[in-house]
Amino acid sequence: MLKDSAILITYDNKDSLKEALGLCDAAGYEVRKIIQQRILNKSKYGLGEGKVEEIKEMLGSIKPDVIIFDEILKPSQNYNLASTLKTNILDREALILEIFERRAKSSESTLQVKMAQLRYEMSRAKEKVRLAKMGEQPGFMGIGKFEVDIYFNDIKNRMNNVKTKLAKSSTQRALHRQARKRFGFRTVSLAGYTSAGKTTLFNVLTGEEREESPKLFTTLSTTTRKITLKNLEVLISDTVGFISRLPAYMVQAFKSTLEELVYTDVVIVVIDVSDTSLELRKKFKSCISTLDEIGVNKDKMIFALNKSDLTSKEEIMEKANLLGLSDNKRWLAISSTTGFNISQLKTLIYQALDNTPLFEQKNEISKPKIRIDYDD
Ligand SMILES: Nc1nc2c(ncn2[C@@H]2O[C@H](COP(=O)(O)OP(=O)(O)OP(=O)(O)O)[C@@H](O)[C@H]2O)c(=O)[nH]1
Ligand SMILES: [Mg+2]
Repeated sequence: MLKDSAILITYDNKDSLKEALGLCDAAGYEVRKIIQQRILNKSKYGLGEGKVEEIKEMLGSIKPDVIIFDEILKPSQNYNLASTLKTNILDREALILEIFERRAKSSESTLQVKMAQLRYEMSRAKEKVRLAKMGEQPGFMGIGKFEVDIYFNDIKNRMNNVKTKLAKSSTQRALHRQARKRFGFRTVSLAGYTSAGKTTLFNVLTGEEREESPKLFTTLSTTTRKITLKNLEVLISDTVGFISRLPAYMVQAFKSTLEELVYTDVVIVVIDVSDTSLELRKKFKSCISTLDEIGVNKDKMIFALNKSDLTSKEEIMEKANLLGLSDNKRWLAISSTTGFNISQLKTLIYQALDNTPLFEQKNEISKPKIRIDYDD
């Protein structure tokens, strides 16, 4: 299949470039030209006007299908860029939504992606109407109050529809969880930044063959399998990866999947220890704040510094220090590809489970711990 081509505009550092290229690849774009800038939030175009002129000149020879802008653009900035460059602009949000759409396989993740898209559409719709009223955006002039209401109501109705379906699957999940607890299963979940190696570790621990790949966001729904640790029957779940600079509503859209993490006995936070210190810290911060936001208790986290086959022992110690894990007994350097320390990790999980009481979840259905709120 012929890939769509793109010009990529991203930040002026290696880590951002690597992540942005990963996102473009995951969305199926061939990047023909990279433009790196220190600042991407200038008011009119995100970029400086000189840079916009420069891009305009390259368009003739590069002929990209889209221009990918690795930051969140306001609708007015998006409109200014698109109309000046006469090319479709995808900002970071729209790009991630495209990836989610390609990857969503289960009916629940499809619904979650749909919800994120509708929220995106709603935020754009408000801005379009605002611009139309100011007479700034010619294409939307003359939009009457009646049409505006129809426009908003249509998006709202579609949102409500998806919301009802998502609520059903959330209740279903809660019922499943209760059933598992009744049978005395203990539960463990994997969490971490996208591409940290969660699915690879899941496969090693369970002997499963799920899709693992260097592409970002390979996993969008949760899979649960049973494993036995000594005398314990344990259910282990793989989850969707986190990423930085994601708008809150997108994290929100995946909350019903991530919600599993709140009710689980132990959360293994998988970290890619081969990342540069800077990247490592940034991703770790983003994971911990997402976990915190969902309401996951710190005491039940175990930290697995994965991909240790790619770095030295000294470097791993240094990085564990950097993340403030050295005083914490619950971390381990592992490699999911070579199998290094996997049996030690199992022992650590067993000990953690042995020390934690079964997760208390009386009245869970009537009083959820986190509120899933899709309204504005
Ligand atoms: N060298 C090395 N590579 C690893 C290790 N674990 C995983 N990988 C590689 O890292 C890449 C990402 O692994 P996945 O398991 O798909 O990552 P994930 O965290 O599930 O990613 P998402 O589902 O996108 O959130 C794959 O190419 C793996 O082969 C490891 O211990 N060592
Ligand atoms: Mg995965």
